[in-house]
Amino acid sequence: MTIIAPSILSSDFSRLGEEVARIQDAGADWCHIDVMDGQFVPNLTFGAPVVKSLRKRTEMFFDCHLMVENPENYVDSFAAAGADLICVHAEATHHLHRLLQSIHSKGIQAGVALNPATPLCQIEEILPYADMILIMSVNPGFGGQKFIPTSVDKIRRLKQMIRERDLKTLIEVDGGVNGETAKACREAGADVLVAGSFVFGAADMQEAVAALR
Ligand SMILES: O=C(CO)[C@H](O)[C@H](O)COP(=O)(O)O
Ligand SMILES: [Fe+2]
Repeated sequence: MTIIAPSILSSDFSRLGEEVARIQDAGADWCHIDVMDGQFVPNLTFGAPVVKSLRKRTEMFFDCHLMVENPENYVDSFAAAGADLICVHAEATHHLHRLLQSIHSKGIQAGVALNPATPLCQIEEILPYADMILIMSVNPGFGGQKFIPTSVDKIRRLKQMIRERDLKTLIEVDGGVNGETAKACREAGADVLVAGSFVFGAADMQEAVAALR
């Protein structure tokens, strides 16, 4: 069963708590939280205090996508705030193995994200240590961008790598996911679909979540 993870990047920030409740009521599985630092990506969003506040309102699985430089500096605060999974960019750290160990030491899951231009060979050695690999299907930083079509083949090749190694690593896809691109991603082997504008821009959120699934 595909895991549906709406991104609150496209939600109404003035009533974030209600927006998280709304995705849960619509049948979503995870809540995807896009953390941007204005350095790794040219945009700013929210930090650990926002996650801490949201955690008081829901038990939903918090999938925290850290688009930040020096992600090692944020593991403690996001874990303490209530993250269930911290996903870091392979491009943002020199010591990925140590970083995943540090995330796991908090008793939570660890993911590794790859920008569209980063090849899969970059995560070959880390694959056995990651709970999830996030394939970015847009350049990170903004919601509402167009899905990069070559991402589908990247998902397919990653699925093959995971199968060959007999691993259980989840594949997440993020960026430009809608009813159509979701189908191609699912068929290529994606386990988790992130969608921001498609879910929050829908007239009927429940229908949008069902369409992705
Ligand atoms: O990580 C992200 C952007 O960097 C977002 O999760 C992603 O873009 C979701 O938005 P949309 O579905 O509108 O593309
Ligand atoms: Fe994201």
